[in-house]
This record gives sequence, structure tokens and C-alpha cells, in this order.
Amino acid sequence: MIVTIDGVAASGKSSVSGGVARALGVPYVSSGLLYRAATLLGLEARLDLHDAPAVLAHLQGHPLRLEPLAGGNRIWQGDRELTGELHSTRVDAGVSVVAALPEVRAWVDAQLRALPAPFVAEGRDMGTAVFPHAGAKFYLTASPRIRAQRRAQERPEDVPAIEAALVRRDELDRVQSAPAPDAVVIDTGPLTLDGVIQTILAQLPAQLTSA
Ligand SMILES: Nc1ncnc2c1ncn2[C@@H]1O[C@H](COP(=O)(O)OP(=O)(O)OP(=O)(O)O)[C@@H](O)[C@H]1O
Ligand SMILES: Nc1ccn([C@H]2C[C@H](O)[C@@H](COP(=O)(O)O)O2)c(=O)n1
Repeated sequence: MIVTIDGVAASGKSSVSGGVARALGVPYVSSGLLYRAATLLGLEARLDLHDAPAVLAHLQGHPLRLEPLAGGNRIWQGDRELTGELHSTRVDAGVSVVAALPEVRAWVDAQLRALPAPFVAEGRDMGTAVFPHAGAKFYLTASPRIRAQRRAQERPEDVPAIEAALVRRDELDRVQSAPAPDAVVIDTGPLTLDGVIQTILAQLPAQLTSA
């Protein structure tokens, strides 16, 4: 069983996926972490992030390992844990460039499809390109201002700066971020985190919640 939760940047995908996964007793899979880790490695190696063959060759030489857990995902390159370094402003600024490379997308998709189900998968194209046959699909939205206000609780930048960066990233990620036609779209703006989780749990087919 696979449940997909896609959505725009900072719409609550990881927090909501974690809550849904815990309620179902399965792990969740954060696909964005693979793009973020690929970006960090590219930046550290001073690669041109537009150079797909260079980025891919570097990834193949420095394999990433995603550890999907219900309590939070961790990601490793060899013995080094990268997780804590992936939500910096520097990685945010470069990740859309790396995520636009078809070669990198194919590499990430192969990593994700190799994971053993059941799980909740979150990202941008989980319900469209990666797991089109998922048992249930959701897509989270919220206005840029609300998303920026939430992010500002965890970042040093102010709300207008965060909002501008989110709008820029939404635009850069637009191609792969369309909701699946069969996804339930949820505006998280008026909802609490738990409200979003309960909304999703209430809409899951009975065979998923009893599995
Ligand atoms: N419905 C909600 N109400 C209030 N706060 C929320 C809600 N959903 C998420 N948040 C908060 O918004 C912030 C962003 O959430 P989260 O990191 O889960 O989003 P994301 O979509 O995974 O982000 P990114 O695209 O950057 O990976 C977090 O601080 C989270 O606690
Ligand atoms: N399935 C995915 C997941 C993520 N991305 C890109 C888009 C984002 O800018 C970046 C980081 O993702 P986030 O942590 O914000 O969810 O990775 C994508 O293109 N496809």
C-alpha cells in the first residue's frame, strides 16, 4: 500500500506525512531529501548545478542512502549523516536547479521505487510520475504568506524574504508539481496540522486503515 502526499513548498508535506504514517504504523518517504542531498553534494564539490552529467556522475560516485522512518527521514552519504544540513537557505536556493535535471529525476525515482511498501510518500510528483498506481493521493496547498509565516517559526529570515523565496521555488518547481487528476486537494491554510492529518485519515479507503 502506498499513499502519496504531494504539494507546494512548505505546505506541510513532511509534517502531515509523518502524522499519517504514524497513524497507519508505516514509514514515510521524503523524496525532497534526495534532491536536497544531491544539491548539497553538488555545492560542496563546487559543481555547476546545471551540468547534469557532472551532477549524476558525482551522485553515482557518492551514493546516498535514505532511511525512511515514521518519526522522520534521515539521509546518509557513506558514514556521514546529511539530514541536518539539508534545510539551509543555500540548499533551498540550488535545489530547484538540480530537481529540474531529467537524469537526476530518473536516479531519484529509481531509489524511491526500490523501497519496500507499505509507506507514505511525499514530494511533488509522487502521485503522478513515481507512484501513479498509489492507493490514495493527496495534494496540499496554502497561500505563500501562510507558508512563509509557518516557516518563519523555524528560520532566521523574515516573512517577506521567506515568502519571496517560496514563490520563486514554486515557479521553478511548477513543471513537476501539478496535482494528480485523482488526488484530493487540501487547502491547509485554515487547518491545524492535526486537522490536515485527520482530514486525510478520514478519506483513506477502509482497506488502507485496517491493513
Ligand atoms: N496545517 C498547519 N498548521 C500550522 N502549521 C503547519 C501546518 N502544516 C505545516 N505546518 C508547519 O509549517 C512548517 C512547514 O511544514 P513542513 O516542513 O512539513 O512542509 P513541507 O511541505 O514538507 O516543506 P518543504 O517543501 O520545504 O520540504 C512546519 O513548521 C510545520 O510545523
Ligand atoms: N518529488 C519531488 C520532491 C522534491 N522536488 C524538488 C522541489 C523542491 O524545490 C526540492 C526540495 O523539496 P522539498 O523538501 O521542498 O519538498 O526538491 C521535486 O522536484 N520532486
